[in-house]
Amino acid sequence: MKLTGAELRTIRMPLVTPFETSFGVEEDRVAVLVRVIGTVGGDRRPTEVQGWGECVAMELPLYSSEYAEAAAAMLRTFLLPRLLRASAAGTDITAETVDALLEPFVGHRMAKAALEMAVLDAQLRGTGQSMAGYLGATRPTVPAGVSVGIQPSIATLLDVVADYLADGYVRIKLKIKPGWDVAPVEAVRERFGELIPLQVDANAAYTLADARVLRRLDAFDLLLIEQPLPEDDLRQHAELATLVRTPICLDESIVSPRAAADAIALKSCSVINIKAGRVGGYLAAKQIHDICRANGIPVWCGGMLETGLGRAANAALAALPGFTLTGDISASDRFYEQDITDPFVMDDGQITVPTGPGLGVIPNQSVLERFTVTTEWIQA
Ligand SMILES: CSCC[C@@H](NC(=O)CCC(=O)O)C(=O)O
Ligand SMILES: [Mg+2]
Repeated sequence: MKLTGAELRTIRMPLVTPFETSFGVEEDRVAVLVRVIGTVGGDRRPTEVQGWGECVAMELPLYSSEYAEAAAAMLRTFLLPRLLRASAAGTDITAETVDALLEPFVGHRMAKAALEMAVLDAQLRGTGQSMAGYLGATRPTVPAGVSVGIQPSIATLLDVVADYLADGYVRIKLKIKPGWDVAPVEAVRERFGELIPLQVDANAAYTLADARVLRRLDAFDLLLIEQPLPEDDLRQHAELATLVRTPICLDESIVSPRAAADAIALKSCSVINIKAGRVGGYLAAKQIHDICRANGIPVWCGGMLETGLGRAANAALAALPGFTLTGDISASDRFYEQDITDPFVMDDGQITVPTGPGLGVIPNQSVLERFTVTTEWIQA
């Protein structure tokens, strides 16, 4: 694709209810969106294309070191100018070459992922191929799992879980932290029985000294314990894995295909949560899927409270064959009263994978404008 310019937009969307994790409470979602404009088909028959990318970096650097304002600065100052200059010099900009073009800039995987996603969307809209087709999806729908935040009381938690089960969610994930772990899990098991698929996510809130508490969770037949220890500690996760029976799943630690291979080799985890934004894009996410499949490691698609843009891409990713566990792919209304795209809805516990070209969805302009904080045009 010949890149002619890009729109960099920051939006703020209110959450339907506060979302509490071990690292804080989210009241709304700030997201950086990239829309790239270009032409495909060479100089003979140039066709204009555009593509959308969503950056999963949160407003504050609490989940990882990236945050929305920094991602916007990276895109504005380094990443977009790099691609625009390369395109002006005659380089064909494709999703498969974005990573190499941006490689000189260290880190900022979420910012890079958003740009790669926008280029991939534009490229696929140009060829008419869907994201699902491009990635190698094998299913038309994916099961809907829901992430339940830390609640003010056990009673409230049980009501919240009951509502999500009534909505049709097929897997429940509970956020935990020291002091809110065994009791809420035990209460959910007592109220809803042994059969509901249940897992927990600590967002790196524990240390190896908490192994005894984490081992108490073995009594509740959880699918997995997600990221119990700090993201840079593969060695201690491997040690914890010998002390608890429940499978250890890593999220924040898996920042690249190499990190996935290391975690598997070090036996730091036996399940991996794949988030395209965290690992630098959907192409790296597919690589991690392939590495895990080759090593017999089940994967599932994590969520970062994406709008319908990221949700569309995640649904396509989650439809790959190695995604054998239910992901955090919920309906739009789990977080948003109004999504910037047509809402993703659950049908009998399933989310339909978009089949249109590229992401298969586009923002509703008036809704997008309503949530827009800033927008700017970047060109060579
Ligand atoms: C603000 S917490 C975002 C990261 C968190 N994401 C979720 O819990 C799922 C959120 C979603 O359903 O999009 C995780 O660590 O897995
Ligand atoms: Mg997580």
